[in-house]
Amino acid sequence: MTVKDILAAIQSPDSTSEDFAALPLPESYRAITVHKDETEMFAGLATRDKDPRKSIHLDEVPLPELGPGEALVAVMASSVNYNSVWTSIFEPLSTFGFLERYGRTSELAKRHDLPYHIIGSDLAGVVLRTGPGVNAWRPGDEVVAHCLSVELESSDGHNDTMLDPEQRIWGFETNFGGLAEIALVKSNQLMPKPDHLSWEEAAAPGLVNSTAYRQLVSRNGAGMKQGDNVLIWGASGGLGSYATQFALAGGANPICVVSSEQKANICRSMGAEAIIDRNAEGYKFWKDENTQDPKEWKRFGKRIRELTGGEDIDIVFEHPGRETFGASVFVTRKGGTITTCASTSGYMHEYDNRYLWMSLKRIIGSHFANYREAWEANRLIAKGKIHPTLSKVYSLEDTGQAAFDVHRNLHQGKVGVLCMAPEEGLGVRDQAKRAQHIDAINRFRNI
Ligand SMILES: C/C=C/C(=O)SCCNC(=O)CCNC(=O)[C@H](O)C(C)(C)COP(=O)(O)OP(=O)(O)OC[C@H]1O[C@@H](n2cnc3c(N)ncnc32)[C@H](O)[C@@H]1OP(=O)(O)O
Ligand SMILES: NC(=O)C1=CN([C@@H]2O[C@H](COP(=O)(O)OP(=O)(O)OC[C@H]3O[C@@H](n4cnc5c(N)ncnc54)[C@H](OP(=O)(O)O)[C@@H]3O)[C@@H](O)[C@H]2O)C=CC1
Repeated sequence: MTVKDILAAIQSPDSTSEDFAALPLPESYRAITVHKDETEMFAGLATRDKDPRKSIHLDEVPLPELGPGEALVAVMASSVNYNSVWTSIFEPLSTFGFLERYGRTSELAKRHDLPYHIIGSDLAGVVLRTGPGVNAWRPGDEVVAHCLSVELESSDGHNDTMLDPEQRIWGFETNFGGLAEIALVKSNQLMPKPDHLSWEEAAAPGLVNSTAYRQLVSRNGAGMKQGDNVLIWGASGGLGSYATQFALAGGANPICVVSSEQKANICRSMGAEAIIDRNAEGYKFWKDENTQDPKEWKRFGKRIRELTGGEDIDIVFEHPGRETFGASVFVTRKGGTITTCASTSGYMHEYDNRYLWMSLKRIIGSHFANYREAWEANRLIAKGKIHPTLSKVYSLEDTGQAAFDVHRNLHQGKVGVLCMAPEEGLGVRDQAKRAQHIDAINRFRNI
C-alpha cells in the first residue's frame, strides 16, 4: 500500500468510511524535516542570513505508531507558519530540546524524540485511522487540525486548556507535524473542513486565525467590542490579515500598519480605511540599538489621531515585539490594552512604564487558542464570515523556499503547501457557497 492508493481513495467520490478503515497504511511517507545533527549549521550568522532552504529537508520517514486518543490523517495540504521558520533557523532555541523534554514524560511520548523533527502546524486532509477511545471522528472524515496538543492530566488546564502544564504546539513542540503526507494528531485537534474551500485554502487559516481570534476577540484576550480602535501591526501578514477581518466583521475600526503600497491596497480590498505605511512614513522608533525615540512615538500617535478623528487606540494587536513595543504602549488610550503573542524583531522589550501605569493600560500575553476558540474561529471560516488569505502555493519539495519567503517578509497573507494534493483547487464540496464568497476567497491570490 502506498500514499498513491490513499490519494485514489480520497479522490474517488464513492469511497466510504469503511473503505478508508480497510485501507492498509504505508510503512513510510514523505515529510518535511529538520535534522538534529544540523542544529549548529548557522552558528555565528545573523538571524536574517540563516537560510531555511539549507536546513529544511524532504525525507522518507517511517509511519509512527498510533496511540490512544490520536488520529492519523492523510494530509492534502498544509501551510507555512512563522514557527516553522523559527524551527528551521534553530531560534530562539532548537526545537529538538522540546522533543527530548516531551519524550521524557511517558512511554508513548518517547515516539516524538527522534533525530529528525517533522514540522508544520496546519493541515487539511482525511482521517485514516483513529486510536482507542476516539468516538467523535471516523476514517474518511474531511478535517482541518488546530495545533494545540494537551494532556489534561493536571487540574490546571481544565478551565482553559491553554493553561495545561503539558500544553504544546503540534509540529513545533511535538513531532509528526502537518508539512507531510501523513500527520499524527490528538483527536481533539480535529475540526470539520470548511466545505466551500479547496484543501490548500482550508489549510491556510488554522493557526493564525485561531491565534488572532483568542488574542483579539476572546475574553481570554482583548475582548474586542464594537467601535474599538484596533491598531494592527503587519495587517496583511499571517496574523494581521485575520485580525483585520475580525475587527471589520466585529464592528471595530482597524488601523492597519503595513510596509508597502501593495500591502496597503490589500488592506483596502478587505474593507479597511485607516492605513499607515510604516515604510513610506519612515518611522524610526529606535535611534540606535539601545535608545528609543519618544518623538517618533508621538509622530506615530499623531498620525493615528489624524486617521481616527482625534481618538487613540483601544487595543494594540502586537507581535513585532522589540522594534514596536515602546510605540504600542505609548499610543494606547487610557485604560486600553496591548495584547501580544510574539516578538519577531526581538523578545527583550523596552517601554516607558510611566505611560502604562499612569494611564492604567494593560498588557495581555496571548498564545494560540484553546479547542473551543479554535473551533469558533474555524466556524467563522466555514460560515463565510472570515476568509482564507492564501496568496501563493508551493509543492512539498519547495517548502524550503516557502519558508525563506516568510522569513524574508517577501510573502502576502498566508503561504500554502500541497502535500498529497496533486494540484490546487481540489476538495471543494459546496460550490454554491463558494460562488457566494469567491472574490473574498481569492483576494490575496497571486499578488
Ligand atoms: C502557535 C504558534 C506560536 C508561535 O509561533 S510562538 C513563536 C515561537 N516560539 C518561541 O519563540 C518560544 C520558544 N520557546 C522558548 O523560548 C522557551 O521554551 C521559553 C523561554 C518559553 C521557556 O524556556 P525553557 O528553558 O524552556 O523553560 P523554563 O521555564 O525557563 O525552565 C528552565 C528552568 O527554570 C525553572 N523555572 C521556571 N520558572 C521558575 C520560577 N518561577 N522560579 C524558579 N525556577 C523556575 C524550571 O523549573 C526549569 O528548571 P530545570 O532546568 O532545573 O528543570
Ligand atoms: N503565540 C502564538 O500563538 C503565535 C505567534 N506567532 C508569531 O507571530 C509572529 C508573526 O507571525 P505571522 O503574522 O504569521 O507572520 P508574517 O510574517 O506573515 O506577518 C508578520 C507581519 O508583521 C510585520 N512586521 C514584521 N517585522 C516587523 C517590524 N520589525 N516592525 C513592524 N512590523 C513588522 C510585517 O508586515 P509589514 O512588513 O507589512 O509591516 C509582516 O508581514 C511570528 O513571530 C510568529 O512566530 C504567530 C502565530 C501564533
